[in-house]
Parts: sequence; C-alpha cells; structure tokens
Amino acid sequence: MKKILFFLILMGLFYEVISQSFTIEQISSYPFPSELTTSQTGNSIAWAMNEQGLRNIYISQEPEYAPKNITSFDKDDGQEITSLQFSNDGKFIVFVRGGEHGSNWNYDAGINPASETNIPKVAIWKVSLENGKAEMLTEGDNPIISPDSKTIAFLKNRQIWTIPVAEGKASQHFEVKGSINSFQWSPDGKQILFELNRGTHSLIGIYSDHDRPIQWIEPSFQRDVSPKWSLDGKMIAFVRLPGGKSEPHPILEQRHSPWEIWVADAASGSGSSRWKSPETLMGSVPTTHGRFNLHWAAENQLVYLSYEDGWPHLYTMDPFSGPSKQLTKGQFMVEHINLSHDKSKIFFSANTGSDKLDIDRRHIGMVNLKDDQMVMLTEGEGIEAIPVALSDNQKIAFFSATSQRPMLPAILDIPTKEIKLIATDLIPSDFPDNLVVPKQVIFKSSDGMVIHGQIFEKPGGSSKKPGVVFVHGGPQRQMLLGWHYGDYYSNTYAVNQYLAEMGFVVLSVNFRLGIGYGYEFHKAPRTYWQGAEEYLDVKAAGEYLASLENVDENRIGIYGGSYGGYLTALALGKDSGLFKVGVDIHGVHELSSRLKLQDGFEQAPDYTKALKIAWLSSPLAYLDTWTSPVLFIHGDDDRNVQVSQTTDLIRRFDEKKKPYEYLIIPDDSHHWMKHSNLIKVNKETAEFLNKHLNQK
Ligand SMILES: CC(=O)N[C@@H](C)C(=O)N[C@@H](C)C(=O)N[C@@H](C)C(=O)O
Repeated sequence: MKKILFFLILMGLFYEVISQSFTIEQISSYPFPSELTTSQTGNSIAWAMNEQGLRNIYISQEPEYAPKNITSFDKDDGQEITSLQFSNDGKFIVFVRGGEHGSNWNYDAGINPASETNIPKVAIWKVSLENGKAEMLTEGDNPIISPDSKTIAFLKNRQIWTIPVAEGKASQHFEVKGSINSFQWSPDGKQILFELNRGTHSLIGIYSDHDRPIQWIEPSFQRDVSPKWSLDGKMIAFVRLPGGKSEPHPILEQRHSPWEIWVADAASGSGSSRWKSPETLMGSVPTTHGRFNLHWAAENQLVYLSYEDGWPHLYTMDPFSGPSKQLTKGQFMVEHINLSHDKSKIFFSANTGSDKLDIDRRHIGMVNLKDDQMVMLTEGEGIEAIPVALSDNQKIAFFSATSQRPMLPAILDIPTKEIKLIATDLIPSDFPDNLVVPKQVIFKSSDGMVIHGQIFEKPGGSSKKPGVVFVHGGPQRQMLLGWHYGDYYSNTYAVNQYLAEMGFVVLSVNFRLGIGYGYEFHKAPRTYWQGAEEYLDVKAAGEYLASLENVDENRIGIYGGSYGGYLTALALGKDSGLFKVGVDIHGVHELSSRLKLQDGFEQAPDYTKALKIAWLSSPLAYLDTWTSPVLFIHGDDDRNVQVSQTTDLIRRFDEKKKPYEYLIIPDDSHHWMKHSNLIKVNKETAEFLNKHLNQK
C-alpha cells in the first residue's frame, strides 16, 4: 500500500512538473520597449528595445512601419539606452548609453552589472540615418539637439556642455555656480533656458552668449522649476515652490504643499504669478508622472496637471486673461502627457473607458484644444500607454500590451481609428502563448479601504493550491490586468505568470499609496514610517487568498520588491502565522532615517511620538515574532534602496541566530540591468516559494 501511495505522489509531482508548459527563461524573454520618440517630419518613430539584455534602437517609417534595427549592441552588459531623439533635419538620432536613470541617486554614474574591469561610462551617441553609422560622441548625459541640428547640448558634472554634430570636440558652454537640473534651447536656437539648483533655492536663467551676462528670470529665495519657453520664444512659464527650510512642523500631520505658475518676459526677466494652487491637501504639488506637466500649447495656452479635484487631471489657462479650465474630468487618472507637434492636441494614458474593469487598465485619450473636448482613442481589454504624436498630427504611437502579449509599439491613425502593431516578430518564437488572464478582485481592508487586486490562476491542478501575495513597489504604482508599461513591473508580471504556471494562486495587491484610485487612496494618512496602515491591505490580501475555496490557507507565501520588499518583511514579522514564507527583494527595513533628523534648537512637536511610530512601522520591531523562512535578495549597486537595508537586517538575523537564505547580486542595481541577473532573481524567488509551499 505504501509503495502505491509513494508512486502516486511521485506521479503527481511528475505530472505537476511536466504540466509546466514554459520555463522562467522563456517567460522572462519578453522584449521590453522604451524611449518612444517621433521625428519632426516624415512620420517616423524610434524606440529602444531590451531583448534579453541586448538593448538596441529600432526605427519604423511610413507606410509599412517595418522595424529596422539601427544599432548593434550585442552584449548583456546592463547598459541602458535613454534620451533617444531625432534631429529636426531627420538626418540622425542621438541617445545616451549607460547609467541607471531609474535611480534616486547617482543616476548619471556608470553602472557595471557585468563586473567588467573598466566601469562603463555614461556617453552620448549619434546614429546617422543616412549611412547608418553609430558613433560615441562624448561622455555626458541629457543631450538635446539644437533646433538647427548643428549642435548637441548636454549635461556633464551638472553643467551645460556642447559638441558640434559635425567634427569637433565637446566644450563647456558656460560656467554657472550651482547644479543645472534641466535646460531647453530657445525656439530659434540662439539661447538656452536652464533650471539651476543653488541648494536653498533654485533660479531660472537664460544664456545668450559669452558677451552677455546670464538673464535671471524673476530671481527669488524660492525654488523655481520646470521652465518652459513659449512657442514664440518671448515668454517663460515656470513653477514656483517654497525655498529654504521651514520651522519643524508636526511630522505626523499631512500638510498642503503649495505651488504657483508664473509667466515672465524672456527679454527682461520680469514676470508675475498667474495661478496659485488651491490651499488644500489635494491642491498640493502633484506627484503624477511628469509632475506639473507644464506645457505651452496652441493659442499661447498653458496646460498643466493638478490633483485638486481628487484625481490627476489636465487643466488649461490663458496666462494673461483667464482663469483655468478643467480639460479632463471623472474618477480616473491621466499620466504620460504629450502634445501634438502643432500643440493643438494633448494625448495621455488614462485608466478609464466603457468597461468598469478599465480602472485597472490604461487606454489612450486625447483633448483637442480647438474645442477642449476629451475623447478616448483606444478601448478594450488591452493596455495602451505612453502616447507620442507623429509629425502629421494625425497619428500617435504608443506601447500596447494584452494579458497575453508583452508591450510592443503600435501606431493609431486618429481619423480611421486603425491600429497597427509593430515589431511582433521581436517576441521570441518560444515565448509562452498560453498565459493566464489575470482576474480583477476587489476586497476590503480591516479599516474599510476598498482594495483592487489581480488573481493569476492556471485552471485545473490541485483542488487546494498554495497561494502567493505579490506586493508591488514604488509605492506610487498600479498593477494592471495585463503586461505593465514599466520595465520592473513587466518583469513581476512575468514572475506572477510563472508562479501560476507552477500551480500557485497569485494575488497581486494594489495597496493604498498606489496610483489610479484617487487622492485619498494615493496619499492615505498614517502610512509608511507614519504608521504603515498600508500593511492592512497586504494582510487583507493574504486573508482574502486564504479564504478562497481552492487555496490551502496553510500554504500562503508573499514576495515583493523595494517598497514591496518592505511590506513583505513587515508581513513576515507581524504575521508569520498567515504568511508562511517570503522573498524580500531589496526591501526597506530601517525607517528612522526617513525622519528628518532634528538639528539645532528646534524639534517637531510630535518628534518623540513620530520616532516611536516609525519604529513600530519598521520590520525591525518584529524580528522576535518573525518565524517564517525568508530569502533576502539585493543588488549591491542599488541606487533606489541602499544595500545596507539588507546587510543590516541580515546582521540582526545573524546575531539572533535566525535562519534565512540570501542572494547578493554584485554590481547590479535596483532594476536588474543585466538580464542574466534578472533570470537568477526570478528563478531563485520562484524556487524558494516552491520549495516551501508547493512540495507536498
Ligand atoms: C524617491 C522614491 O521613493 N523613489 C521611488 C520610485 C523608489 O525608489 N521606490 C522604491 C522604494 C521602490 O519601490 N522602487 C521600485 C520598485 C519602484 O516601483 O519604483
């Protein structure tokens, strides 16, 4: 009898293994597009494509839009492509290779995930569209081609340098005290507008030539940012924020963060405030992609984004006569905002449409500034994001995905609504074609917060499956009902599909602090080091999963990266009874550093209380109740979450003689720049969960 039982168990295991129809390498082999850009004439598009670590540039030209590879970088060396742009004359493309631009610090320092003996530099490259020659021009970052296509301005050591497009060496364009955050050529190419950080305040200046001093624009002790030339080059719009350091306000109270829109005369530098944010929490500085999204549009209108009605929406104003007007309205968010080349139309991604599930998707919308009417240009069960207008102002390019197919560029002809998917043959021939369709689930946290999630479950298999909660990072993110437009979350979507394939029921939880569900959700109080109430949503997700008929409540795991790693550690510390195993990927653990250390005489009135709450919001407070097995993973060139967050936690585990497993990835960052590292992390994550939850 025992032999028969053993044989049946063996067959069951064998069945489950062979029933896996794809490997982690196959599901992680999705090509990831980024840096979508369009030419000024001729309706061409270009994008960067990461094909299993090989990052190259493709262009597509009308009418067929067949993708053409114009670079040949052939090593999985972690060197990303950014700042991709066409020259106005359409003769060449410029881009940056190297660096880690998704970082919170040191984003323009070379990254070396291949551990080469020379750390790769961050460099500016040019590809001729006439003869196909690709050449590195100079070290530097953030290049912008001059309107006449003859010069490339760029940042080096936070100063503006230039290099002639033809022959010639790079040289510092001018010297100015401070760090230049951004710059812009004037429409006629004769001047450069720049935003300068001087520590306690920020200034906006215009460089004309060596014989004229910098023209400061309404200099003040405030922080002036996001300057934009008007279309005729006569005016400058910018945002004014408070400068300096305030008295120490109560730490645990949410406060209005004020901002104003100013307009100044470029020649004289004098200007005035044209709009002040409503003095409400929702009227605070927006934190949506693109932040203020301040743009000059046709008819000298100013377009901007504000959260003031509780959702990130677009507004317009005539800076000289009129009050502002709301262009997009409703319970949805807009992000990825871009204007048509003639500045008469605004395109954006939005989580809205005719289907109630659209709140967990993205579709493309447009506002025509001729009549200020908003229309949705795409709909359905797919995910469309990051629209960019083509030069004829009649087409847009964007990234398109479904629950089955990863992101690819697509082109929509606005009048005909015809959509053309591009580069489908860049999806590997052995890429899985039988992925599960994530199902929207909605449940409530213990405090009543309504939480959205996505369930990934492969039909069939065991009647009682193990469950895994996935916790995204950011935290200002939203997981979707399909492949994600962000590289980090395309990867976690792949991992969730693989875990479902292995027989897990996966619940990806969109906890509070995420985007897409309005201000109250995105800016919920008493969260992170101020009380970690977002953990209630993670716990509710675990309990929801455990309550499902087809899930074994005694085999629930959790994993997450970065902010999701923080919540994974908190879950394992606070609720090892619910979460039986976890994988904490570059998580945040020590939170007191988030409290601005009080110096001098003054201290926030609630500083002591805040310190206590920060401690109780940290996984470090729960090590004695943390009994579930854990795998710690961190790259040691992480520039979003210090690797010390994991080394220090491991030190505490060692001192407490607590078991753990670990995986350190030397020289890689927060974003697994080297594909082979991404595969290693994905595989170890899945195998660790499988070892503890899926072995009968
Ligand atoms: C300043 C800041 O918090 N930046 C965030 C983008 C960040 O780095 N957050 C991390 C803690 C994190 O969650 N990173 C990834 C996973 C992300 O989604 O940004």
